[in-house]
Amino acid sequence: MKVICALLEQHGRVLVTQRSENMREPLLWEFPGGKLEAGESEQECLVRELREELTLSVEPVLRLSPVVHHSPDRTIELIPYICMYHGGAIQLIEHRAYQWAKQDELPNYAWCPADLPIVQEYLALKRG
Ligand SMILES: Nc1nc2c([nH]c(=O)n2[C@H]2C[C@H](O)[C@@H](COP(=O)(O)OP(=O)(O)OP(=O)(O)O)O2)c(=O)[nH]1
Repeated sequence: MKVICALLEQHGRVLVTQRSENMREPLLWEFPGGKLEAGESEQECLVRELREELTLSVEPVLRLSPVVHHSPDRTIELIPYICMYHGGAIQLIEHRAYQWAKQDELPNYAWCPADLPIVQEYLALKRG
């Protein structure tokens, strides 16, 4: 299963979202996004998911390295894109909370395990 997620940048910060109590991986933090559906591109998936989950308009600009993560019941391939903000105000449709995180704060969140390599790659890229 492929999951596409957004590292949405604005004013030097990155949007991070907390999963709800009733979701899989409850209360852990993630980059917003969701499952790739049949017939759509990765970029189309991201644009759709951020509109559906947060009522935001975004533009994917740079694909980072996919992460393959195995858990007992399934394997996901998590594919990150750095995205630019294109409009809208955040409404939490599915998530419990959101924060605009500074880069230095990113290591401090309780992340979904699959996201940890993405946080590291992003920080390495930005500190480059
Ligand atoms: N959107 C997103 N999902 C992530 C991340 N890291 C991570 O392990 N995931 C997992 C959690 C979800 O099981 C799955 C994304 O699916 P989803 O958000 O569209 O759907 P869902 O909660 O209904 O998932 P599910 O219970 O049907 O598996 O990928 C991340 O950074 N962003």
